Order: sequence, then structure tokens, then C-alpha cells
Amino acid sequence: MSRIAYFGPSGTFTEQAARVLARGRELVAVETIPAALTAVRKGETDLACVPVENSVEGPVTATLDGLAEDTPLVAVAEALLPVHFTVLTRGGTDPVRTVASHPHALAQVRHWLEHNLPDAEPVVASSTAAAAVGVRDGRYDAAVTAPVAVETYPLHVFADGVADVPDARTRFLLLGPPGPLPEPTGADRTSIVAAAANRTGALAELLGELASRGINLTRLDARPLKGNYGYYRFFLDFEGHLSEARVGNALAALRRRCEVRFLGSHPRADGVRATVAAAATDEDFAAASRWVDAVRSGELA
Ligand SMILES: O=C(O)C(=O)C[C@]1(C(=O)O)C=C[C@@H](O)C=C1
Repeated sequence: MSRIAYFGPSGTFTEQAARVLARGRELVAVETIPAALTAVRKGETDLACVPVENSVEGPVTATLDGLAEDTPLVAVAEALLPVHFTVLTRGGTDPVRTVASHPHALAQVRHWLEHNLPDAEPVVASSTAAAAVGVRDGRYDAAVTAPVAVETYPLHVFADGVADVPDARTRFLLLGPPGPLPEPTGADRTSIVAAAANRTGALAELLGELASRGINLTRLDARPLKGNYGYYRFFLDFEGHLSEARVGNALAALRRRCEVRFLGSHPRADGVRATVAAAATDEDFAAASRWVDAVRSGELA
């Protein structure tokens, strides 16, 4: 049976996302995002499920850096989960002195903690579920977890429905080695990493290649090129599928300008259909190239 390595341990939001995307595949928990990517790169699992961005805290940098480096991986599907938290303790009357969680989770409950556990010291754990393990084992007094964590770790529910920002969401990717792309649906997302040159206008030129082909950008993140201070990679997500003319054409234009790593074309979890600007449909591109062919062959001028 094919297997998915997910960012665990059991009880994380990522496990929930992996269940949404599993389609009968076996789920294998690993402790970190790099470990999930390594499992699929080494062929220990067929796919990996990891978080990529949160509507409150932004990009999950371990995922972005892990996708830009090492052998290429490609997203084949995504899941979008609503995010609100449960705070778990061991119960009893002891004061809560430490509250642990993943940094993204702590950032999403900062105000709640200030008002409800002002004396508790926030402690970073590798994941929300790892924080619950720490509470169970007596290392922390409280954990900010996914609501499902209490099923795996039967601790005391100190509070639930905790979120500074209502309607927060995290998006997760299902990643595999490069292979045939998922079929286009009309509501797809394409992702790339581009190493724009460090000179005036280089990023604007890349974005211009998308804009001039009527492609709507959905995310832009910069990550430093670690060993090279002041240099960045740009992560671009945009509407559309590589099989569509405007997207293929734009990708070729970007590739002429700089190094590009393709990170996948797959259906969007929210089902939002691509907006295609005037004169940017596949038929517009096909008609224009028929016209160029006719001019080249001397049939038209
Ligand atoms: O620790 C988890 O449960 C995760 O799946 C990670 C993660 C994240 O990386 O943002 C996922 C969703 C929430 O936003 C908080 C934490």
C-alpha cells in the first residue's frame, strides 16, 4: 500500500490534513517537516504531507526551505483546514507555569495567553502534538494543540475554541517526486521558486511576465539564500495549471530570465476558479501562434 509521511506525532493538524488527502494510503508519523521531506526523497514513503502557510502567521519556513533545497519535490494536492486550538493540561489545581506548542500555534494564541494564562511561560515544541506529549510526560504544564489531540492524549481540556483570529486557516501540501501532473480542473494553483538576480527591477520583471499573461498571483514569499547575505529566493504561487498555455508560456519566460524550480500544479482546496484576463485563454494563445505560423510560412503578413 502506498504511504504518506506526515509531520507528527499523532494528533497534529498535519495528521488531520493527511487524513483528508490520504485516499486509503497508510499514514506514517515523523517528528519534523525535514524528516517528512527526507522520507519521500529517500523513497521510504511515496508522499509527504506538511503545512505550507497559515493565514495569521504566514509561511511555514521549514517547508519552503526544504522545497528549495535538495532533490526536487512536487505538490500533487493540498488541504485547507480551519485552525482553532484546544489547551490541554493534566488537570488538578497546580498553577500553569509553562505552556508549550509549535511556534505557529503560539503566535496564533498570543492574546488569549496574555489574558488567560499571563504568568505562564511560552515554550516552543516541535509540533502541537509534541507539546501534548510533553504535558503528559510532566515536562510542560499546558499544551496548545489541535482539537483532535485530546483523542490521542487523554488530558484535561482547560479551554477549547481558542484563537486570536477567528476563521484562521492553514494550508497543507501533499508532495511527491516529480511525475505526471494532476489533471487541470480550472481551479488550480501552480507553485515555483525563482532565484531572481540581484539588480534593479529583476523581481518586477518576473512579476511582469505573469501579469502580462493575465495570471493572478496568490502568494509571494522571499527566503534568504542562507550562505549569501542579502540574496533571496522568491516563492510564487499563482492561479492556473502548467498545462494551460498562459502558464506554460509564463514559466518559459521566467526560465529564460533566471533559475526556476517547479513545485507543482494541482487543484486548489478552496475550489476558487482561475481568473483569466482578456486575451489570455488557451484559444487566444493558440490563435495567436497559428497567426505567427501563417506569417512565417508567407501565407499572411
Ligand atoms: O503542530 C501542528 O499541529 C502542525 O501541524 C503545524 C502547524 C503549522 O505549522 O502551522 C499547523 C497548523 C497550525 O497553524 C499550527 C501548527
